[in-house]
Amino acid sequence: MVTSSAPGKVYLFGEHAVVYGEPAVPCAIERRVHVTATEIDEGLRIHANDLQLDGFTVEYSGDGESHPDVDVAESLVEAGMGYVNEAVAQARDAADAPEAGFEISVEGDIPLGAGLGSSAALVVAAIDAATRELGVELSAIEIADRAYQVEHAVQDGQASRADTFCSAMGGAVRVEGDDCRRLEGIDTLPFVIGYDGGAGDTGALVAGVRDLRGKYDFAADTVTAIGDIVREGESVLGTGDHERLGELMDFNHGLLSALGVSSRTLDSMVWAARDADAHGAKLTGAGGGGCIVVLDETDDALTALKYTPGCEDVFRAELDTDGVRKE
Ligand SMILES: Nc1ncnc2c1ncn2[C@@H]1O[C@H](COP(=O)(O)OP(=O)(O)O)[C@@H](O)[C@H]1O
Ligand SMILES: C[C@@](O)(CCOP(=O)(O)O)CC(=O)O
Ligand SMILES: [Mg+2]
Repeated sequence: MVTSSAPGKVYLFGEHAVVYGEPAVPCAIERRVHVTATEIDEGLRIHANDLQLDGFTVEYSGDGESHPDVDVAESLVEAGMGYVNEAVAQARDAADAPEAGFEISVEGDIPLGAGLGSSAALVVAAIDAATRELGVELSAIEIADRAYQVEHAVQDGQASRADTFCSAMGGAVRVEGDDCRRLEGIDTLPFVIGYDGGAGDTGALVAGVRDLRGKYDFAADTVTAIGDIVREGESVLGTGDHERLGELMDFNHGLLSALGVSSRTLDSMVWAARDADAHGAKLTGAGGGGCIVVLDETDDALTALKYTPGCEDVFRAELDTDGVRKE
């Protein structure tokens, strides 16, 4: 039995535009998904108590047999389990053990579908745990690459390498197309996260931006403008000028709103943080609902968000310089 964990992330800059080859800077945070893999005779059994489908907690057997613990449509469960299924397929492939059976348990403190990269953390940790269980040790880079293939498959052929590379490597990273690198020397950033309790459908939101970009020049220009902000932000990142970084985050949020991926509660949390004199605030991840990320070293935005209608939870998130690891 092997347990591995991998961190979630926030986007300092660049989500969505990164899918079209613009650069992005995601940062790993100290919230993790833990995956335990145990080799069994055959098939796949998954325990994922954090995954609620219509109020049910899922216990799923991937061998096509029924799963008596849950009374929801098989297709819903299959959709929810897609990431684990594909991650296990990658592990079998890496270990050249196509028939290997697994019992997989998933636990985490990253809200699901909220823009903090729970899917990437799950996939990265699952590939690491399952390959180690089969006696194979992959490099973090190889795990990132295989995890990207999983996100690409599950998100209907639309994904960047950003989330999975960041989760595998930890720290602040820069991703532009296939060029993925860690940004050295960035050990701390004063992140505050506001969570509206909701979620967005990553695949659907990415598809929405793709359609808008195909239809309107303004949307294509907006994607390019996000890239410009990321390039500007990178040059500021090393200087520690949080005021300027925050200003660029504000611009980035405005451009994401123009692409239609913000929401009323995300906007009101962003404004509450700005009114509390945070350096800057933006949604993180696919959007639609979920989390915003705020840059603020004081407790002012944290306190303001506690009293903001629509904000269900607010917490500080330390930058996690550790990526995937065996527990
Ligand atoms: N702890 C977990 N247990 C089971 N499934 C999980 C877990 N964490 C993430 N997932 C899977 O990842 C999906 C959320 O991924 P996604 O929509 O990309 O949002 P995000 O990556 O921002 O959290 C969930 O619907 C579920 O399928
Ligand atoms: C919107 C996108 O840029 C990030 C999605 O992040 P999350 O799954 O919402 O945490 C998609 C991608 O990069 O694959
Ligand atoms: Mg995701």
